[in-house]
This record gives sequence, structure tokens and C-alpha cells, in this order.
Amino acid sequence: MATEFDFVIVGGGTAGLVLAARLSEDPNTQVLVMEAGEDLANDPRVNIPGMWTQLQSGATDWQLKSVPQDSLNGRSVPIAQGRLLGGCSALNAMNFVVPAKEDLDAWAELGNPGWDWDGFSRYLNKTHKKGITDGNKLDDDDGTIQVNIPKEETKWPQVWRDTWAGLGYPTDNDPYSGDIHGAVTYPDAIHPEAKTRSYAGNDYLGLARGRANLTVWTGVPVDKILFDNTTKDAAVATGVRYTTKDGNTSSVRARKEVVLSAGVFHSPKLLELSGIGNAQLLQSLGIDVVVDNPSVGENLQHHPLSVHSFETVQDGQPGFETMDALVRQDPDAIAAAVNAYKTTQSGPLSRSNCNTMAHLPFPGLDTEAGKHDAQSIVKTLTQSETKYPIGNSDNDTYTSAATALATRSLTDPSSASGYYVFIPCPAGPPEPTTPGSVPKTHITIATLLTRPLSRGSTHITSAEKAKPPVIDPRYLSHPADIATLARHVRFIRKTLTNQPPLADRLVRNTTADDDDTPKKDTDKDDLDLDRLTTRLRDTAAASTLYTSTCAMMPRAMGGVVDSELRVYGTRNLRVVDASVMPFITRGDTMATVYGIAEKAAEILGRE
Ligand SMILES: Cc1cc2nc3c(=O)[nH]c(=O)nc-3n(C[C@H](O)[C@H](O)[C@H](O)COP(=O)(O)OP(=O)(O)OC[C@H]3O[C@@H](n4cnc5c(N)ncnc54)[C@H](O)[C@@H]3O)c2cc1C
Repeated sequence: MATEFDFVIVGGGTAGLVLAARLSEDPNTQVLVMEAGEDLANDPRVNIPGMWTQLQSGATDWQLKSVPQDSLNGRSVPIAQGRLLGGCSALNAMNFVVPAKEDLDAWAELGNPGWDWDGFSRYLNKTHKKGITDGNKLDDDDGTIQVNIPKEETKWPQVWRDTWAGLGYPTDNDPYSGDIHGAVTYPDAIHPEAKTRSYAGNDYLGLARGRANLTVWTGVPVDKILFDNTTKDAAVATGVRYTTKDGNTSSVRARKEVVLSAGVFHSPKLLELSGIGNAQLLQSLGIDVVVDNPSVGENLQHHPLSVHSFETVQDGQPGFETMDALVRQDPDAIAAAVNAYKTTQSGPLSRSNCNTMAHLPFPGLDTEAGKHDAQSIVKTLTQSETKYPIGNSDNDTYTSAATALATRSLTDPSSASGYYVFIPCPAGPPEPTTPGSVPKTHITIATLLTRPLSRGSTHITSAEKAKPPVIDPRYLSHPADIATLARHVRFIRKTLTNQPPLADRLVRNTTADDDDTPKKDTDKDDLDLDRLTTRLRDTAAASTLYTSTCAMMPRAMGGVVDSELRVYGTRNLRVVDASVMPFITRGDTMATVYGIAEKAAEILGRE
């Protein structure tokens, strides 16, 4: 077995497999991918789109959770992260969400030339191939991940669009434009004809699987980067140490580079275990300090969300079916879904079921009262003591850039502060049914905060390799975050769900604690913001999108990697995954991670 390669990629996930496919295009380059999880390429839970929720537990998930969160009344939140070949791209919801232009332009302005929309689009375009939308073939481009907007099989998406149109928002957004206001239907990363998941584990790795110069090892967790410390000006990465399948410790050498693509929690963990991080922390754990950089594992970002389920009208009108029976695991419903999938590649198993979305500016920004309200939150941005990332000397620059981005989302009608998702099923466990009664049906609307100012961290608390990192996302800890999210909750309950045609299909809000007939929320005065805010502390949830723990920006600003993704203070060591985003994108993150890896492959390939 070879023990020396040109590139050693740690983590065969979303980014890692893009790198593997691209770097091994050169037959003279030997590439190794080391993945802690296993290859489940033939598992229906990976391949059948509608089964995407099934892998978020057990051996295919790292089973992480946050520490109890003060800002969520002491609740601890589970954090799903894929532990299998393909990483999160093998178990995520497949929504292919191109980042906003303003996301990328803000990255570049921090001191990352070439990462703006104009520079990054080229790499984003390489990541995907637009498939078929409602029977029409879109593109013959040669991108890799297959994306397409599934055919609409119910009337709910049209109801969603008509409702937003009734409120005066555009509904004809191009999901690939990077510039979306109002309702939008995002593509799913699904093969358009077979209706199977398109992800890094099949479409990127599939380009390269047979190449003699690419080696993929699964079931081999890496726990340390090895350095040659004899060079004075930088620690030179020479390879990694890992645990073999039979439990022994072994190592491999990298002739050119070690690339960490272990994801937002494990890339910083590996840096810290290897001596790169906050010197005080490392010394307290008995780890030799290789590079003192207190920003490693800081700056954790994430979209907090609030979820609302509504019982729907059951009047026998076709087109208003929901997935309640599937959630209840009704055998007839399961049989019908399996049959539709097998015979015509249609039905709820053929899709993500959550690609009907919207981006909304600050609610009420078109009125004087709304503008005034937004300004009251903007004031709290500058008054807040928050400075981040913690532990570096020049974070004023980063803090003002983050504040400017958040201010824009609060004051500019062309920017979004809320990201809405429509799902045709209940949010929690099904309501109990009584014998003889007709089971109820539900839809769910979730709203996510696009520009969170709260920042968290992930760190090791022991030199023991098997110990999970301690994750403190500090969800909704910034006062502006909870204030803004509360406005979006009020918008859902008072405005969106009272607007026809959606209002005509809803009976009651089953997640509200204060109201039996929330369709009449507009008549009520108990939707005051204090009450909604208090309730958010008990009910707000966490989306599955996390970024920024090894942020790409100048080191003095809190950066861990430079704009070519090199780890500061080292040579031959890069990070390429969701952890390098200096600001989280305003929507889902997978498409951006694919783009980051495409760009990184080009950078690595030319060196
Ligand atoms: C449940 C869920 C649903 C989501 N839905 C969407 C969606 O619909 N749309 C969207 O855009 N985004 C979605 N996301 C987010 C998106 O999938 C991630 O942001 C993105 O895939 C992260 O890619 P990555 O390369 O950074 O990490 P990953 O894809 O997680 O890859 C990291 C890999 O490294 C491996 N690894 C970690 N530590 C080690 C180690 N020590 N040794 C060896 N290997 C290691 C892991 O097992 C994993 O395979 C979702 C995420 C989750 C969890």
C-alpha cells in the first residue's frame, strides 16, 4: 500500500471529492482521499431524494450537539453533519442555492481578491449542469452536479407564488441569478431522469473513480497533521496521522500539500489537535503549539430559524395533498409513494419537497413605520459590544463589514433579511389520530435569518482524538438577530398566512401557543414583539447550515486562511470547505462549497 502521495485530502465530503476529481485529472499527480465514514454509494437512503432525512443519526452522522444555549433558555441543539463518503452532500436536502452577489462581494471586500461575484461565478458555473424543468431541457453546459426544478405535482407551489404576488413581491426570479427578491423555486441536485441524488460521491467522484492516480480510503479518521518544524519561518505540513480500519495508528506523507476538507467542525478540530490554534488553549491541553492563531474555531456562523405549521383545509379539492400520511408512516401512503417512484419517477420520493422558497426584505420596509422599526434595530448594531472573531487585534474592520452587511439587509428593499421555506407536511411528530376520525393535514413555513450577527465557536477541550469538539453557536445571542427574526415570525402569522390564496387553505396554526384560529391573527393584539421574542427563546431552531470557523481573510482581521486558502503560519497546508467562508451566504451553502472547491482545485493545480 502506498504511503506517499502528492496531495492528501482529509475528508471525502462535498469539497474533498471535488478536489479529488479535479486534481486527479493530471495523470502525473497522485491523490489520496481519507474519509472517516464509509461509502454508501448504493444505499437507497442516499440515492432516493425523498429519503434524505433518514441518515441524520447513527453511524452516518457525527452526532454533534451544541452546549446548552443561554439565549435559547438553556436548550442544547443537535447538529447534523455527514460522516460518509460525500459528506453532507450525501445526506442533505439537495437544494441547490446559488449565493447572492452581495455575499461574495462582501467576501472580496475583506481582502480576498477574486472571490467576488464576477470572479467566483466562473467556478460556480463549473459545479452544475441545469437539467430539465417541467419537461423543458435547459442547458447543454458541461457542469458536474445535475440540478433541475422538479415538475410541480400539487397546487401548493402556485399558491405560494400567488400569495407572494398578492403581497406585491416578484415571483419570477431566476434562481441562478444571485439576485432574488420574493418567491423563488430552487433547483434540487437530482438526476433529471432517474430522479436519484446528484452529489459529490457520484457525480464528482464518478469522473475519477477508475483513475490509477486516485486512491480513496474510507473508515480512516485522521487525527493529526504532521509537520517538519525545522523551517524557521513556517511549519511545513508533510503528511497526516490516522487510525487504520483495524484500530492501529499509521501515517501517510504528502509530497505537495495536505488539504483539510473535514468540514466546519472537524477542520478546526484537526488544526487544534495538530498545534494550530489559541496557544493558551493548546498549552492547557498539553499540545505543542505550532502556530498561535486564536481565530481557529471562532467566528462560527449559522442561520437560526423559526418553524410554523398550519392545519390545512380538507375539502377534497385535488392538488392540495400533503405528506402527512407519509410522516405518519401510513403503509398505504408509503406503498403509493414507492410505486410512483418506481414506475414513473414521480411523487414525494422523487424530490427534496422543500425547494419552494422566498427571500424577503425587512418586513414592512415599504411603510414609514416599517422603516422606523428597521432603524430601531440598526441602532442596536452599533450599540452592541459584539466584536468578532474573538481574540485578534484588528477585528474592528471585520466587525464593521459584518455590521454593514446586516444593516443592508435591514434597510435595503433589494436585500433579504428573511429566507422562507415552504414544506407540505407538519413540522414535528404527527398529531395523534382517534379511531374513525379523518387525520388532519398540514403545511409548514420556516423562516431563517439571512444575516446573523451572532457568532459562536467550536474547540477541542482535550487532546484525545475521539472526543467531539465543544460547539457553542451562541444562537440568537446578538440582540439584532432575535429582534429581526421576531419581525419575520410576525410577518408569517399576521401577513403571509392571512393573504389569499394561502389563507383560504389554512385552518389554524398548530405551533402557536396563544391562538386557536391564527388565520385571524390580524385581529389579535397578542402578537406583540416582546411576546414573540420570548417565545422564540423557547422555540427557535437551528438550520443545518454552518460556516466560517477557519475564515478566509487577513490574519489580523481574524483569518485562519489567506485568499489562496493557505493556513497562516504554515506551508503546504490548506483548508477547503464550508469553514473558509468569511460570512455565511444568505441561503443554503452547498453550491458555494462546490464553487470554493472548484476554485481551490485550480489554485492547487497550478502550483
Ligand atoms: C441535514 C443537512 C441538510 C442540508 N441541506 C442543504 C441543502 O438542501 N442545500 C444546501 O445548499 N446545503 C445544505 N446543507 C449544508 C451543506 O450540505 C454543507 O454546507 C456542505 O455540504 C458542507 O460541505 P463540506 O465540504 O464543508 O463538509 P462535508 O460535506 O461535511 O465534508 C466533510 C467530510 O470530512 C469527513 N471528516 C471529518 N473529520 C474527518 C477526519 N478526522 N478524518 C477523515 N475524514 C473526516 C466527514 O466525515 C465528511 O465526509 C445541509 C446540511 C445538512 C447537515
